[in-house]
Amino acid sequence: MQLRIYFNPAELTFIEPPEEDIYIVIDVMRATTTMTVMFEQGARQVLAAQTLEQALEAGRKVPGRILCGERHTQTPPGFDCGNSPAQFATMDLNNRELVLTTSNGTRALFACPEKSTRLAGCFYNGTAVTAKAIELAHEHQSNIAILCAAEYGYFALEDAACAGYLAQEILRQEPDIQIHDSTHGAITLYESYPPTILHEKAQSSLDLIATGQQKDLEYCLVRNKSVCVPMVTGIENATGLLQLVHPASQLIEI
Ligand SMILES: O=C(O)[C@H](CS(=O)(=O)O)OP(=O)(O)O
Repeated sequence: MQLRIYFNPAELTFIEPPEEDIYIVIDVMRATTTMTVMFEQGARQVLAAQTLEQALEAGRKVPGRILCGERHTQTPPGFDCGNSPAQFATMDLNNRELVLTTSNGTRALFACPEKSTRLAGCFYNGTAVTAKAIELAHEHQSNIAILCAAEYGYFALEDAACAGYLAQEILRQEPDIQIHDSTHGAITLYESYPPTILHEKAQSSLDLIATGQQKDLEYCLVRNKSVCVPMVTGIENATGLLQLVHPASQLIEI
């Protein structure tokens, strides 16, 4: 079994990313942390959209769907909620369907090969998402890839550091996994920029603080508080949106 890390979705355009790999997609601030919290609060399904228009259309199609997302950290007009894990943590989402579109995270899910297995990873579900990726990689006899969503095409420190943290977790659980140069780099970044330092240094963190959304950092920069592992299970035919669920079978002890 091998582990590779991509620091930017653009890297996938220079290679032929294997469809059979298990992809852990990371957008620490905030999309993949937000998805994890949505399932913690009982969501039945999260539908990931690339554009505002797709999200609005998917929201209109089925009454009762909660339309969520952001552009430049703010809730778009006509949407019910933004992209704040702290906000979703206060909501009862039992059996609800949510449509989510964000600037980087939901798009990164679409950057993976079309039929690949995709998990949403973050600090918040670190142990759970890596355990699930290893389980699936054994089941499918495949490799694991970690994809950082990055920030509008640019390197994002918190995603790269989180990739290093997840890589450490994978190595702890699967010591014989073969690692690539990218893994050494990510682990070194995590050791230099743990969550306490990311809080002060990562630009996304500073942006959330500057816009009064610092409460989200209590979710984005905390390790292993959740056993929820959002997983892409397919595409909704009517809308083309990616369907994510958190199957009960994924519930594990951490
Ligand atoms: O909502 C977020 O935190 C970001 C928006 S921005 O990049 O900070 O403008 O979106 P995400 O897709 O979750 O990175």
